Amino acid sequence: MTFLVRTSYSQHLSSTAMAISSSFSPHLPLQFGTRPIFYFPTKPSLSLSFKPFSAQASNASSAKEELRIGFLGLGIMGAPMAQNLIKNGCDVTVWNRTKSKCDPLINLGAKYQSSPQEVAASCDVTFAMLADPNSALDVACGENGAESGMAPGKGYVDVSTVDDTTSKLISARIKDTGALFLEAPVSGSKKPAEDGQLIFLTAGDKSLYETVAPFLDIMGKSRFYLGDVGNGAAMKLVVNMIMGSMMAAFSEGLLLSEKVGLDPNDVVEVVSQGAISAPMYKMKGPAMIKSHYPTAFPLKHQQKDLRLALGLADSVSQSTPIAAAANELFKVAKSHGLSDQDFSAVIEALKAKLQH
Ligand SMILES: NC(=O)C1=CN([C@@H]2O[C@H](COP(=O)(O)OP(=O)(O)OC[C@H]3O[C@@H](n4cnc5c(N)ncnc54)[C@H](OP(=O)(O)O)[C@@H]3O)[C@@H](O)[C@H]2O)C=CC1
Ligand SMILES: O=CCCC(=O)O
Repeated sequence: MTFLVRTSYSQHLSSTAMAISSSFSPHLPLQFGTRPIFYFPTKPSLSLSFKPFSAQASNASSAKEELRIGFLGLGIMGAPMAQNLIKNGCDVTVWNRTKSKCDPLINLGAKYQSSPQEVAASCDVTFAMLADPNSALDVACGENGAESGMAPGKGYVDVSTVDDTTSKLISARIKDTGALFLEAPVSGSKKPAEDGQLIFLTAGDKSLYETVAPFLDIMGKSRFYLGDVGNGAAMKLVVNMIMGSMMAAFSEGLLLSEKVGLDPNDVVEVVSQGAISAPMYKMKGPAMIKSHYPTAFPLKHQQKDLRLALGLADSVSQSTPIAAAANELFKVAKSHGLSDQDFSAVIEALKAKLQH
């Protein structure tokens, strides 16, 4: 396996972007408490365009040429992530439980193997993007799981959102084979996945992190290295715990505004211009007002993340009453068949017809 010693970049990055990125990376630890974290912005925003910078891109190019990449799990997130790797010239082998989801990627040039084990055996680094802790564990360590195709010199990168206990278990099993492990859950949803604008929250083997950096940079706009396995999972759960509570509070605000005779579209506008502005409100609000919930982040996954975050809080006796209340609301929405709708459908749980 090739171990890269410096941050490298996808080919389409520009000289100016390189200058910006280089001024941050890769040696700038930010101190939070006693633990340094390493933050690497890797891409300019989509609206900027610059000339290519071939010298720095060459590391990415050689990694792309030398490493065979496996991708397990081709759902809403996994499919566009794998697609970006293929479109950037990577050698990608895919597997998905429902085989038909592999077909569009095979048409783009991906290879196919019929089990996680065979993908892992035929690739240098295998990424996994699975629904939840059970599926992540099963695909990694179950029958014909990736673990049995792992060996020294290989790496396993789990980008699913799971709890730290599951991640540590998968890590231990993968590392028992002599392979390396990195957890790398992502912030950002369907559109950022399509646009290669995800934020990677990584932890685990630093050398594997460095090896896969060029691939993370194809799929994402920045990456954080957070230290030991478990820290990436915890960071992701904290972020999604906040997000779930924000969405629940926003839903209450929209419905209350309507009840007292305000136009909820005005609420979206006012919120968007003030200190509590977040892109999510403007992105989801107008559709929520029309009771439309096109799925980007399935509601069942948001409820899973709240449940896991509450477990994390429980493990350190941290009180999280707001998240607990939000979780209840997501559970109500799930029990009314909204699991596969976007998580913004949680607003339905507050409507009178559901509450009766
Ligand atoms: N959507 C989003 O906005 C974001 C999601 N995430 C996280 O990423 C992960 C994937 O999310 P997303 O792509 O949206 O989810 P999807 O539900 O679209 O995809 C889930 C994937 O997991 C597979 N899977 C589920 N159960 C099993 C199982 N028992 N064995 C094998 N494979 C299984 C599915 O296979 P099959 O096709 O056969 O069902 C599918 O490939 C989740 O952990 C989620 O929390 C993180 C950031 C954003
Ligand atoms: O886990 C899903 C996160 C969705 C987002 O960050 O927009």
